[in-house]
Amino acid sequence: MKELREITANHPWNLMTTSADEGQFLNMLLKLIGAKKTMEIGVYTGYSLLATALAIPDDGTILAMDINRENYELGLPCIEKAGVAHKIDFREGPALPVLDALLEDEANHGTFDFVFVDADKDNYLNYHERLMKLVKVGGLLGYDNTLWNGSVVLPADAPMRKYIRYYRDFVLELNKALAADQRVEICQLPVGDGITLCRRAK
Ligand SMILES: C[S@@+](CC[C@H](N)C(=O)[O-])C[C@H]1O[C@@H](n2cnc3c(N)ncnc32)[C@H](O)[C@@H]1O
Repeated sequence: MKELREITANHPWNLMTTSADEGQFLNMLLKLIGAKKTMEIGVYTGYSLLATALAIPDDGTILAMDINRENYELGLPCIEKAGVAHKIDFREGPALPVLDALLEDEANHGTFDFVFVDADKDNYLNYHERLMKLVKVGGLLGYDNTLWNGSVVLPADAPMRKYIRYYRDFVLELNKALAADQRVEICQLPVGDGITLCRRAK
């Protein structure tokens, strides 16, 4: 994981990567819940993916999606070196159509133990509705960046970088929707940029 971090540190988009403490947290969480069938939306160079792949058993699986294969391939040698690449089914392209295709087959419903969502914030609620059908009852959904650089607790007119301001309303909307969703139990953790865990309760 250290080596993958070093490769990513030299990449021009390196601010996008999951923090080291989030990686450790994910790894520990997945071991604790005994996750086997997992999914990740938003791979980038694969830091959280490697944390997941190292935590699940040898016959565990990760359906991993990203619109950019090049970045995934940058980190892939580290994943291969760790001996966990066989657990990963990488799909290049937007995640929503892949989820819709999975939903068409009833056999996929309620089968995932864990899903980590770390991609386009303006689609998180679209992901949530689909993932609620794909995760099993008692399974977990993890949404990254729910503190959105701390901006979710700032007044709307506070100074913010353009990128932060643009997605802030989507993150606020997600946080409200998750808090009101009777189908899940939630817990927001101040790890990295904030991870909200949702346990499918029914
Ligand atoms: C914050 S980065 C992911 C960081 C990664 N989890 C890590 O640990 O380093 C977000 C990623 O989401 C991807 N992405 C953006 N829109 C997407 C979409 N519609 N479907 C799938 N991936 C998408 C981007 O290409 C980018 O690699």
